[in-house]
Parts: sequence; structure tokens; C-alpha cells
Amino acid sequence: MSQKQPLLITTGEPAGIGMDVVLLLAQEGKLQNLNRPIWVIADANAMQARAEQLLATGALKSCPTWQSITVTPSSMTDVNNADFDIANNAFLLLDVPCPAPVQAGYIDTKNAAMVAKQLEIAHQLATNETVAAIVTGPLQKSALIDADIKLLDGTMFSGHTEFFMQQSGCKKVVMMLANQAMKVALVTTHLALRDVPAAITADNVRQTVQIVLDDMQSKFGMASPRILVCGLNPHAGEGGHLGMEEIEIINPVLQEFIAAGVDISEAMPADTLFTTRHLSNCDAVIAMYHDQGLPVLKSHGFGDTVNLTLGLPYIRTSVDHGTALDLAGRGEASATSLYQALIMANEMADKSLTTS
Ligand SMILES: NC(=O)c1ccc[n+]([C@@H]2O[C@H](COP(=O)([O-])OP(=O)(O)OC[C@H]3O[C@@H](n4cnc5c(N)ncnc54)[C@H](O)[C@@H]3O)[C@@H](O)[C@H]2O)c1
Ligand SMILES: N[C@H](C(=O)O)[C@H](O)COP(=O)(O)O
Repeated sequence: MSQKQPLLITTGEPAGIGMDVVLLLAQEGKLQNLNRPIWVIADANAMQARAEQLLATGALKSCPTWQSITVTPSSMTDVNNADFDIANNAFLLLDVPCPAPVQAGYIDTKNAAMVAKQLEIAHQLATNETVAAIVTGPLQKSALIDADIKLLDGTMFSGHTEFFMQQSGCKKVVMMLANQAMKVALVTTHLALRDVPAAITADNVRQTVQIVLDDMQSKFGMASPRILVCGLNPHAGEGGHLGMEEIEIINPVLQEFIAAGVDISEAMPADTLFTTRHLSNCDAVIAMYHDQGLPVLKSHGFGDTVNLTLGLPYIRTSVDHGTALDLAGRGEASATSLYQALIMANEMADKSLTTS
């Protein structure tokens, strides 16, 4: 095996495009050019079936080769000692079987536990440093919720970000999405819009800014990042006439950072923050909620964007897209976001080797 630790891909929802994009990158030789072994968690039979489906569409010209190993909690030692023939295989497949048959494009909630299992294994392998980073494929949050799969604290499964945060014992992590045009970090993540205002607390804003500052340095090598912050309300509250969160909560916290010499703005109107003049003079934007920041970012590079979690004890990057059930097995899914997520994880892993 190569001396470098592997990058671990979870393929997520088996009915979605997670396995498709792995197979497409393998065909292009893009899993093999990263200089690290690639491990992939999936159902081995479903992976074989998806490859045959993609061969039938013509999207795959020939079937990539991979080596397979069965994974159970008791076989983790085998995984750690896997003798992976990297020269002749695109990836090592960690086989986690699905209890129900997999049909591309059609969710079966009986397979939701297998999706959660992928994340548990990934967390375990990243925590014990068997793998250098986790790169997640898309899962269908509603399938896990419908199957009554909960986060560690007993609340509804809301996403990878919250899952890895709780598994790692972190009180707070930050979702950031990044592409060539911008980096956007979020104060709140997968929360109903009506619950957002209550979650905009001084502690939440302060912890978000601190994690962004720390990880912009440790993960992107920026010692003094320039950060712009969105207000919560239209026109950043219009001087208090359209909401008081900016005056009472957000700006007092931002002023603490400004006083400490951090290059950060006070709350700005979100509609004009995302303009070229401002973006060209900043390294990261902090948005208050999911659909304040992510639509702008994705409209500037859906397919070339990486989702990453800041504040975790290990590296986790992800695709920018969902399960795309309409494209699964059809050979029409783009694998560029997975490739960008792998490149970013690889660079961060190399960087942590040189700085540790
Ligand atoms: N990383 C993740 O796990 C992740 C990310 C986003 C959404 N989701 C989940 O995915 C499910 C479906 O979400 P959605 O429909 O909002 O978003 P989606 O990204 O699955 O699909 C939105 C549109 O983009 C297209 N698309 C998506 N990925 C593509 C690709 N690789 N190449 C070409 N076209 C692509 C789809 O065909 C669809 O038209 C939801 O359960 C959502 O929570 C998961
Ligand atoms: N909010 C993410 C996005 O829009 O791409 C997506 O839902 C994935 O979130 P997790 O990485 O937490 O599953």
C-alpha cells in the first residue's frame, strides 16, 4: 500500500448518483491520479449493477476494476490491514450490504440504515486516523428521517454536518461551501426558516466567526482572512426598522472581533454584499442561513463547488449536489463536484502532513 493514508468516499443513498459519479471518475483515471489510495463505501452488488447500467447507457466504455472487502464492526481490523493492490484497482470497496434491493432512482427507506452505517464507519476510520479525510457523496435526508434515524442527541437526522459534529463531540461546527467565485460559511444549517431567528444568538455568531478564522488559517493557509458578514434582515435591519438582530446581537459580536484586529465587516445587506465589488475584496462570506448564502454561491458554480465542514477534528469535504434521483443510472450525472471535493481533501491532508 502507498505510504499516504487513503481518502474515503461514502457513496450515500444507493438509489442516487453517488455510485455513478465514483464510477465515472474511475473511468477517467481521476481516482488514480490523486497519489493516495481511494476507499469507497458502498454495497458491492449495487456497485456492480450500477456499473452495468452505466455500461448499457454508453457513459461507461469499460468497467473500472476495484477490490472489495466486507466491512462489519468486527472486521475493522481487516480494513485497517487491507492489502490493497492500488496498481491494478481504481479503488478499494468497503462492502456494506443493503438490506433491500437497490433500484436507481427509487428510494427504499429500508436501506436508510445502510446509509447511516456508512457515516458511522467513516467517522470511526477518520477518528482513528486510518483515513486522511472523508469525502461524502449525497444522501437523501428525508429517507433517513422517514426511517426514524436520529442524531446522537435524539433529534431528527438533518445532514452529514450535524451527524459528524455530534459523533465527534463538537459543540459547534460550520458548513462552508467553496468554489472559484467565493467561499460562503453559514451560522445556521439545516433549520426551518421559522426557527432561524432564534438560532441567531451571540454565542452562535461568535463561535461561527472563530471557527471560520481558525480553519481559514489551518485549512486554507490564510492567516488574516478578510470576512464579510450578512445581516439577517432586509437591508441589515434598516437601522432597526426591519428587525433588531443586527443591532442587538450580530454587530456587538462583530465589533469584538474588529476591536481584536480581525478584518471583518459589521452586518451588511445580503442583497448587495454578493456583488463583484465586495466579493473581490473578501476571502469568505458568513451568511446567517442556508438559503441566504447557498443559492448565490451555487448559481456561480453548481457542479464545481465543494461543501466542507469547518471545526471538526478531521477533514471532511463533500459534493455540492444532492441525490439527483432523476439522473441515477442514466449516465448523465456530472462527477466534477466529487472530483473537486477529492482534490480539496487531498490538498488539506497533504497540508496537515507538512504542518503536523
Ligand atoms: N451532500 C449531500 O448529501 C446533499 C447535498 C444537497 C442535497 N442533498 C439531498 O439530496 C436530495 C435531493 O435534493 P435536491 O433535489 O434539492 O438537489 P439535487 O442536487 O439532487 O438535484 C437538483 C437538480 O440538479 C441536478 N443535479 C444534481 N446533481 C447533479 C450532477 N452531479 N450532475 C448533473 N445534474 C445534477 C438534478 O438532476 C436536479 O435537476 C435531498 O434529500 C437533499 O437533502 C444531499
Ligand atoms: N446544505 C448542503 C448543500 O446544500 O449542499 C447539503 O444539504 C448537504 O449538507 P450536509 O453536508 O450536511 O449533508
